[in-house]
Amino acid sequence: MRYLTFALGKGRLAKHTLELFEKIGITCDEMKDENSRKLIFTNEELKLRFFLSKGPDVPTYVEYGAADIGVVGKDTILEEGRKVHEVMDLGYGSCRMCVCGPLKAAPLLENHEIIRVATKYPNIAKDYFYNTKHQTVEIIKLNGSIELAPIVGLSEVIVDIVETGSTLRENGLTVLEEVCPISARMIVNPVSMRMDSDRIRDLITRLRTVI
Ligand SMILES: Nc1ncnc2c1ncn2[C@@H]1O[C@H](COP(=O)(O)OP(=O)(O)OP(=O)(O)O)[C@@H](O)[C@H]1O
Ligand SMILES: O=P(O)(O)OC[C@H]1O[C@H](OP(=O)(O)OP(=O)(O)O)[C@H](O)[C@@H]1O
Repeated sequence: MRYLTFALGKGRLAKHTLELFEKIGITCDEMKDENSRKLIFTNEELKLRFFLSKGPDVPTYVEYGAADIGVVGKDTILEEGRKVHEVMDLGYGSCRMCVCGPLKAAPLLENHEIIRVATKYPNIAKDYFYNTKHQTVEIIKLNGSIELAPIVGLSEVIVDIVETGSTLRENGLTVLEEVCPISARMIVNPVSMRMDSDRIRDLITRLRTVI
């Protein structure tokens, strides 16, 4: 039997993902050692391999077949646009992708004005403004602390993740429009899905029982 390889997004989702796999008897204790610099971990008994990578790299590994299965946020799947099958909503990592800004920016979204939109998610923002709203905008790519942009005058609005809303509140900003709901998803390489369909379907069935 060949190894099934999992690419798991680092950061916020990783702990939940490992806990979920543990619930169905898939453990990889080595992965929990935060001091280790080892990158890939093997469960010999179940013929599984796991590695953690930056979230945006997960769909890349899965599209190329370097990983059979990936776990990553819906935001990353939409932004990366890779050819992968999204097979399951895992339920955790819930948040919303939103257009946010100061309340005074709300009319700018109604009148088809050319506004500046700062975001870590240029593809999601472009798709939303061009294809859903039919509004021409200038997209400004940032890499973090997106809420700063409208405060310092870099952009009129932002497209970003809202979870509890505290970052917005503490900075005098608000949700102006919702783009889509986000949560952790399981993705599968299309060829692996055919070649190992029994094992992958069994995994999905077992995960469904604990979600
Ligand atoms: N409050 C939140 N902020 C950001 N992501 C969240 C939040 N709540 C849930 N998520 C989900 O968790 C995923 C991973 O978030 P995390 O911040 O760890 O990764 P990241 O944004 O790639 O991090 P970094 O830029 O620090 O490498 C996101 O892609 C998203 O799906
Ligand atoms: O609604 P809240 O619960 O406040 O969460 C939303 C915030 O969390 C994320 O930022 P993150 O902490 O990942 O930092 P970053 O801005 O550097 O990406 C996101 O980009 C928002 O800024």
